[in-house]
Amino acid sequence: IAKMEEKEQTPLQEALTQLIRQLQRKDPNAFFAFPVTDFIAPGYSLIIKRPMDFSTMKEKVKKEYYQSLEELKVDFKIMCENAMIYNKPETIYYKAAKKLLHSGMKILSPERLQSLKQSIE
Ligand SMILES: CC(=O)c1cc(-c2ccccc2)c2ncccn12
Repeated sequence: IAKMEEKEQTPLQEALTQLIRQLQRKDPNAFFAFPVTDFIAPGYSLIIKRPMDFSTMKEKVKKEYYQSLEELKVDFKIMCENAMIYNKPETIYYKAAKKLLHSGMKILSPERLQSLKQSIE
């Protein structure tokens, strides 16, 4: 049976994959692991114009959609902000998003991205 060929990751893809791993560790309940469905969140697709989740980010890395580390940071912020738009402040999802955003901004700080960028060049 033909073995699925693993494609080599570029240095940028490797850095992006590492960052997503670090970010996902801050989502222990996996609330952000997969797209939010209208089934678990009624009306979600009507309210949220730019849905985002970690599985979609990983897909974008694989398809080389990200041309820079900053583009990942944009998607990460959208993902957290979506949860703080759709969910009420008293919900566990809103609180998880706020906490995730805060810890994610440290992982994706300008200084950290700058030094990562230098290691990729
Ligand atoms: C991220 C988010 O808004 C979210 C994740 C979930 C979620 C719940 C259980 C398992 C996985 C994701 C959710 N459920 C109801 C309303 C909103 N959400």
